[in-house]
Amino acid sequence: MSSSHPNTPAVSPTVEQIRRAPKVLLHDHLDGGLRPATIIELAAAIGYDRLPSTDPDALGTWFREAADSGSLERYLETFDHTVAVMQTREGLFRVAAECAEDLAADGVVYAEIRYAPEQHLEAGLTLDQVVEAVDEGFREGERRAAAAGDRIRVGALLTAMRHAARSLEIAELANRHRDLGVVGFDIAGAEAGFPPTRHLDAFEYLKRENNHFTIHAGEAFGLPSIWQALQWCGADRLGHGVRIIDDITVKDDGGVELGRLAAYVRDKRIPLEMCPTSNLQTGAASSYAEHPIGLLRRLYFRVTVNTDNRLMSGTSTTREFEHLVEAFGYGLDDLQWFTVNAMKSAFLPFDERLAMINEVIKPGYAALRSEWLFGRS
Ligand SMILES: O=c1[nH]cnc2c1ncn2[C@H]1C[C@H](O)[C@@H](CO)O1
Ligand SMILES: [Zn+2]
Repeated sequence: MSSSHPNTPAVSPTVEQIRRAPKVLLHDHLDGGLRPATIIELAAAIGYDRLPSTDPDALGTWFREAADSGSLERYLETFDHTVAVMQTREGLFRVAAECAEDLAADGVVYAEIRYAPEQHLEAGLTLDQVVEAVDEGFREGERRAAAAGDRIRVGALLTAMRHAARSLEIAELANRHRDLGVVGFDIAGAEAGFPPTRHLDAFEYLKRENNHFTIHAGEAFGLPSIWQALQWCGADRLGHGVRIIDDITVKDDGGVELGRLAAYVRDKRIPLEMCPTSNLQTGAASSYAEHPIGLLRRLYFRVTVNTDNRLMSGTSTTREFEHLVEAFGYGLDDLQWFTVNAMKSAFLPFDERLAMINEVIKPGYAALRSEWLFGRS
């Protein structure tokens, strides 16, 4: 067991402890986290008749299995159904509100949720109306969570699709709505063949505006994608970044050698938004135990733990930590380390991040540790 805190037992946290531990989520797609029952109800309301099932359990299973293809391109096809029911103000509001509620119930205290506004225009909404509907949904979800005794703050990241050509427009949209619930920008979609430099004008615009962005890189394509995202585009964080492992050599004697890019990522404390289950599904990693997160954590990269798409991966933040606890024997200290890493890497102002760490995260973990000593009151 890897516990290092002097007061913490070297035992694995239980599922319930993991759920109650404060958690921070930086990489989660709004259109990848719908409740199956909601998809079915929204589809009926708008007359969408292409769902593979109208039974919630069967539909949930369908998403997980269809996303299990081993290819990012096929994984992404499953989003046709979720995006289809997120075309109206009501649909977007409901999905966003339930997202915040579900995360809060799972013990997430701060989340940055991303979605691509350009994919939600089919029923006539404008880009600004899409952002407003989602924002109102998040605020409603925060209120419902508070009423249920859970505290959460949710910010939005606006994603531009990398195969499309609207990234500058979406970057401008993100900038227009900053301080109004939008905390940054991202690009997503098929990675191979669509390098981040295609969207250089969007990134340069955001830098001139002193705004923040992350880039999906090093998931379905390797080091050149990560290198471009950092050194050409200037990404603040990397979505996945799991292929950075290709620039790290573990020698026979156990010693480790970092290439120039891996050393840069570690030296500059570039946050890696890792999503273990999603990586298994798209073929970016072969098992939890072999997932690069184990080595990267040992080497003190700025690693964070995320869900990517809770529906397609049948997961939650708690579940992702459970897998890591099982694979690497992590204790509460490790969970706190990942969580503080994530909070440090959030696109919130520095003083607010610090307050979350000192007033929510550290006391939350301290309370769990004291329960171990004194029992639950
Ligand atoms: O893991 C991913 N890699 C690249 N693109 C992704 C991933 N998960 C979701 N997306 C895409 C599909 C969604 O429709 C879009 C916006 O959330 O982002
Ligand atoms: Zn993603």
